[in-house]
Amino acid sequence: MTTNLVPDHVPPEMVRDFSLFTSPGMSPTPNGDPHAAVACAHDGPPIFYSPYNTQDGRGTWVITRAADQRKVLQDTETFSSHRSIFSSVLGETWPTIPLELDPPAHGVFRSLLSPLLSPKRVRVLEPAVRERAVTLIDSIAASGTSCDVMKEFAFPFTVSIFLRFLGLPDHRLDTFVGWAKDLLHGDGVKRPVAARTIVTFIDELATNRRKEPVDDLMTFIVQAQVEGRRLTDEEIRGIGVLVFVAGLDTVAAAIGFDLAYLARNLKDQELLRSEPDRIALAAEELLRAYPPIQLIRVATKDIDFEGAPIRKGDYVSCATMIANRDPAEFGCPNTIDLAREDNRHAAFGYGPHRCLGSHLARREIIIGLEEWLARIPAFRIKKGTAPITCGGHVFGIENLILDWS
Ligand code: HEM
Repeated sequence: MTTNLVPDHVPPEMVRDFSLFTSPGMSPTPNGDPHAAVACAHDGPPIFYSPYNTQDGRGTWVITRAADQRKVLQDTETFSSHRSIFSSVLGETWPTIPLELDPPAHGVFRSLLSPLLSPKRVRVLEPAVRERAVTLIDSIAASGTSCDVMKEFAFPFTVSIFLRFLGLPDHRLDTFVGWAKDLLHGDGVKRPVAARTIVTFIDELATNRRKEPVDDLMTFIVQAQVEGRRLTDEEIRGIGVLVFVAGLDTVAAAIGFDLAYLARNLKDQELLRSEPDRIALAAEELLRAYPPIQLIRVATKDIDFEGAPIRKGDYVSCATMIANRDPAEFGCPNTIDLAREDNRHAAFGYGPHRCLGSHLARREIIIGLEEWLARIPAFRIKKGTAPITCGGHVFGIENLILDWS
């Protein structure tokens, strides 16, 4: 059991030795399966208290049932999103936008941004997404019969789509991949340095676009108006940073876990290769099985929630990886069935903050799988190597060396 202090109002019988950061299988683990490991949350009570369950080492209530999570995520008056996860790395408190705003401000910014990520807009972006996937995979196929998917495909792919979205050329790709890696996986020294570099970059880009507008996201943001006024520098930064962080690790992790699954399940791999029409449905099941994010809310008032005495200021965790293994929601939740229908999974969250990038994310994942399966013959995990997985705030896969010799 961790030694973190449990608040006095938490009944000792509601405390469980469970953490997305420190439970078995959560630290970097060769051939790990952190999603299967956290499914054990369903062996106990539906709500419990974990004394250590955030990046900065705080305790949270853990809501295990999908239906209860939906109640929390819908009730933004009682459960706030204001947390400053990114800026706190820099010792600051500005929110990423719209993620860390509550209504009514949240709705104002969400309405501003949602047309940029609408299905229609994603259809316009799609040829560029596919071209990027094809270029990367063709180059991998031409250079041998093995590669590290995370390094050579998943990260460059997602970062280059972010660049395209911001209207930046691909020649800065390696620099951005480096920043992203340091930010997401760096130590206590590298993370703040990367965070500061990204903030400075976003601030400078905003200044440039104000001076010389072009047809891209940042120009749109600096010219936009909310409630009859221009956005402040802090709001522009909050949006720019979120778009960078939101679509990066999440899509890369999804592609990594999906290809790792297919490398270990050759029948499913062959089925999707020979019948690519199945990929869209399969991608939903893989999003259910391998969702990357834990959502955290902060209680704004005391409330007794389904038997849990939640007090003002308590953190409440709605982990999508736990909701997606809820036996009350999914038949045989620990079985991966690529033909599963009616898949109401929680990977993109729920309620007012439901992922704005879900259309883009889905298309990136599906296009990534389609082009990979069309260009790379039967692949497995390379002998003598082991993908390293990790739990935490965003579940991830550090390396995935595939072989098709
Ligand atoms: C597989 C990939 C992805 C997953 C699993 C994912 C998941 C999520 C989840 C669970 C939330 C809700 C967070 C909360 O309620 O606290 C969210 C919010 C958000 N996501 Fe994604 N996301 C993905 C990719 C993307 C991409 C590619 C973008 C866009 C470039 C994006 C943009 C956003 C934005 C802007 C929000 C904030 C929405 C709001 O607060 O109203 N996401 N995402």
